[in-house]
Amino acid sequence: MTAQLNPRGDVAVLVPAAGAGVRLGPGRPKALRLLAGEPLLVHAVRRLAAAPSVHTIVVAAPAAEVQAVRELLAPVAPVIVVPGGAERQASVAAALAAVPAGPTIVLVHDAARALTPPDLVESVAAAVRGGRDAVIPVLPVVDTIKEVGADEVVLGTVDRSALRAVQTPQGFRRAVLSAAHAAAGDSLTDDAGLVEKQGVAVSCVPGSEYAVKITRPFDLALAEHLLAAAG
Ligand SMILES: Nc1ccn([C@@H]2O[C@H](COP(=O)(O)OP(=O)(O)OP(=O)(O)O)[C@@H](O)[C@H]2O)c(=O)n1
Ligand SMILES: C[C@](O)(CO)[C@H](O)COP(=O)(O)O
Repeated sequence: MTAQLNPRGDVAVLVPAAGAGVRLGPGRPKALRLLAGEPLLVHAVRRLAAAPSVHTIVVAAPAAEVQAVRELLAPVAPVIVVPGGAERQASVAAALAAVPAGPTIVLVHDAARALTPPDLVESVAAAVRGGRDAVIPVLPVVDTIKEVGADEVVLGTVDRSALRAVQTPQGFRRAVLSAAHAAAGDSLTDDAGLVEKQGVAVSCVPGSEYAVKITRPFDLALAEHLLAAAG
């Protein structure tokens, strides 16, 4: 059944989904790879549409797959689909440009984090709604982190107590994200980095281990197990 988004919601979610998935191995673009028989993007959009604050979802799809993605998602939720770019940042910028008037909060969420629970969407949105300009979900670093030189020889051990593993959805006041993308230079690996460069405070909320980014084959196998275990 097609989910209905909230016409009184204040959140737009941008879904960068145009990546090739090179680290996942040969095959279709990553967002279209199957997990439990359905594309990763379907899993991601279904969970976004279940978050009550969401008014708009804009998906940045591989340029050659825009119509196929529109047809794929039509039974899932009423989403806007635009062509993504050569880098993740360009895909996000393309999706941002397609957000209609209304939403005052913009979340950016990787399609590759296909099992992200709606509660995390609501937690990030609530933190922005509560007055923060930019919010990122994070997990503590559980491994020892070392700096290594060009020859893989250890240069030193990093104090991991000050480090966090960053996830998505990342949330922003719409004007803050728009200004950061308008001023963007070289591509960065996340949107919070663009906002940091503008001198805007970025704060953290607890992330979710289910928001794991499906990057390598092991991650896909883990996601299959998590879905099977959830029943
Ligand atoms: N040009 C790009 C590159 C990435 N992404 C999206 O950004 C998210 C995070 O990127 P990543 O996990 O690196 O995906 P890929 O770039 O596809 O992976 P790889 O680097 O292994 O090719 C993914 O949902 C991916 O689809 C995108 O929309 N446009
Ligand atoms: C945005 C992100 O998921 C936060 O951890 C990450 O930076 C994406 O990196 P990728 O190399 O594009 O997967």
